[in-house]
Formats: sequence, C-alpha cells, structure tokens
Amino acid sequence: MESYQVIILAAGQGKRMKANVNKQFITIGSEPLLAHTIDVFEQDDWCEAIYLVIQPNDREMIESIVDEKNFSKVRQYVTGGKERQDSVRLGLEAADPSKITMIHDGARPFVSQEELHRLHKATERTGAAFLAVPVTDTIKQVDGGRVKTLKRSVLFAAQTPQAFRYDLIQRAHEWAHNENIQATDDVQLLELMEQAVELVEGSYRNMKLTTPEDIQRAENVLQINRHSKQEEEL
Ligand SMILES: Nc1ccn([C@@H]2O[C@H](COP(=O)(O)OP(=O)(O)OP(=O)(O)O)[C@@H](O)[C@H]2O)c(=O)n1
Ligand SMILES: C[C@](O)(CO)[C@H](O)COP(=O)(O)O
Repeated sequence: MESYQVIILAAGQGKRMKANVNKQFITIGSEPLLAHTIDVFEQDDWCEAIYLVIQPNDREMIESIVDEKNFSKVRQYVTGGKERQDSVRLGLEAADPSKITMIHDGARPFVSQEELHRLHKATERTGAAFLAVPVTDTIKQVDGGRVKTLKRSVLFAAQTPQAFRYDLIQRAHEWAHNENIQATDDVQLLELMEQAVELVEGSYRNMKLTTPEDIQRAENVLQINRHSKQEEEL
C-alpha cells in the first residue's frame, strides 16, 4: 500500500455540545478528545502526514497538546472556514496533491487501525471509500404532512474517515464551491457528480461526540477498547 495523509477537522464550534470549552478539549479518560483522535493516525504506520484544521483562537492550546504528546506527523495547522465543507476545502488546499487523502472529524476519537486499513485498501482499489454502519432505528421520511417508513436494510449511517484519491475530492470541492452546493459529508459531493464510492463497513464504536449525552458514551467506549486491548495482550 502507498502511504496516505489525513485532514483532521477541528474548526467547528461544538454548539450542540453546550460545553464551556470547544468540544475538542473535553476530557475523555484523562486526555483531550482531540488527542485521542490524532493519536490513532500518529500510530498508523501508513499515515504519513496530519493536517489539523482549526480555529485560530484554539491554536495555542492545540499546539500544546501536539507538543506534550510528541505527535510527530502534524505537518500543518490550517485555519478552518464557516461550515465543515469550507474547512475541508481549506485543508485540501494545504495538503499534498499526490497522496491518498483521508478526511476525518476531530470529534470521532475511536476509529480503529483495522478500519483504517480496510478503508485505505478500498480507496486504492476504487478511488473513493467511506466507513458506515447499518442503521438500527426505523427511519421515517417526513415530507410536509406525509410520513413514510424507509427500507431499513438498505440504510447506513455514514461515518468518517472518508478517503479519496486527491484529484477526485479536490475537483468535487472546487465544483461545489463554484456552484454553491452544500453537503453534510464529502462523499455526498462525489455522489452528486455521479462518481462511484465504496462503502466499507465500520463499527458503532466510531461514534461522533455531538451532544452532552455522548460524553458518557465515549467514556464507555474507551473502557471497552482498553479492556479489549488488555485481553489481546494476554
Ligand atoms: N466550520 C467547521 C464545522 C465543523 N468542523 C469540524 O467537523 C467535525 C464534525 O462536525 P460537528 O460534529 O458538527 O462539529 P461542530 O460543527 O463543531 O458542532 P455543532 O454543529 O454542534 O456546532 C468536527 O470535528 C468539527 O470540529 C470544522 O472543522 N469546521
Ligand atoms: C461527516 C459526518 O460525520 C458523517 O456522519 C457528518 O455528516 C457530520 O455532520 P455534522 O452536521 O457536522 O454533525
């Protein structure tokens, strides 16, 4: 496999978290959330460079986390934009155009090495791939007054990382920017361009911390992961 780079998005405001600090700094198992996320990629031998997309006000604090944890792969701090999509575009402008590029939410600290490797392989094969899990709820589409139940067996919840050949995702973002098209993830832009993407099955542990209830869930996942690691080492 060839090495890849990752753009980690940490420039949001975390409004739904309702915390008094940016959610990247919330402590999970004694470390800031963002440190857990960066560490996964720092530990992955196939990851060559990390681009951190941040708000300028958070730079000092994030730099101190990076220094303290000795994260050696952090290549550049990039100032993010208004929406997630703007932050991705700005991250892409800073990144290396010759590399497979993963795009990951800073707020998803528990993606596993094994998931990264399956995603990476799929991206080498097809040019664009993403992690997702089957939905477990019954999903209703509500349009005006009309309620319709969607066929659950074909529904998946998209996660990150989403990974791409650089030229494909860069072109998609440039097009969306010029045409003023908004999407809630990066794969959606490729879908709109009728470009094939491969779904790689992920895990429910790869959660995104969005609301206050997610903090306890994250502590639980961390404990489960630590326990599984200890068992593997025995
Ligand atoms: N302008 C933005 C918005 C979001 N993000 C990042 O994208 C990821 C996923 O976004 P989300 O969980 O929605 O985070 P926020 O936008 O910070 O949350 P909220 O919508 O509650 O304010 C987060 O790691 C967030 O920091 C970003 O880099 N730039
Ligand atoms: C990219 C994402 O994490 C995939 O589930 C999600 O779409 C981000 O959405 P948000 O509105 O920024 O939470």
